[in-house]
Amino acid sequence: MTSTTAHPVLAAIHGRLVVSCQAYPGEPMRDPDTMRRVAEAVAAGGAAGIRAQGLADLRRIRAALDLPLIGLWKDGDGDVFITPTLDHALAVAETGADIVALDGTRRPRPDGRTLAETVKAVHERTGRLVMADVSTYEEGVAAAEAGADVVGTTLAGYTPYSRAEPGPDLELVAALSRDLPVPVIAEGRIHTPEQAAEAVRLGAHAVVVGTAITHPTSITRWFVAALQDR
Ligand SMILES: CC(=O)N[C@H](C=O)[C@@H](O)[C@H](O)[C@H](O)COP(=O)(O)O
Repeated sequence: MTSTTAHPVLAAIHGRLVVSCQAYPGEPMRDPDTMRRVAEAVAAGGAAGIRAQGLADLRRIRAALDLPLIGLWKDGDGDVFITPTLDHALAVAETGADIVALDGTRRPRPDGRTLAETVKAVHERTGRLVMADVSTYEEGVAAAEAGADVVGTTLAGYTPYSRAEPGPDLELVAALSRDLPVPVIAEGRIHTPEQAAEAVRLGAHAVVVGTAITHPTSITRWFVAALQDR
């Protein structure tokens, strides 16, 4: 493990659950104060950290909660949409988020900067940790080499060249956790407590769960489909 594991924010989420509190454009819960309430509700349930999207949501959640906060800003309609540029990353850091999550793939970024340049600038200008959201093993290795403090499996199944499975890519979690010199966060389609526990058993530093806890429309659809399929 690298020295970043000793960082208090990473120590605080070690082996624990981070809950992603996000609503999507046009949805009824897409409102910063609603997301603040959702974040407080999951904190009451024992979440060790929060992951949230958008500057207004992040500011509101930061003001209400002292927990480690992973911030991102989804923007644009290009392939790279999770905190796509350095300016987005600096704005996320400005909200008080402890960890800036950004696209950690090797696809071209809209501002023409490389991942390594972006990570370096975030470190130098904000002192915040950077979480690189990747979709494959190779991207995880490259992101760690580029200086990311944490690597997340967030984008596995969401790039055209990565394995898309209905469940989480636990094979990827295991391989990256085994081989990377930085902590790996298991994220993406973790829908049950058992899957979350398995990710940590496979070496994940922490687990991020979003949809299965904070997205009622999706959860409702799962139940509706099960009744239709009966
Ligand atoms: C691919 C992408 O845009 N992922 C986003 C990243 O922040 C969120 O939409 C997900 O909800 C989050 O990663 C948590 O994953 P899940 O909701 O599957 O537990």
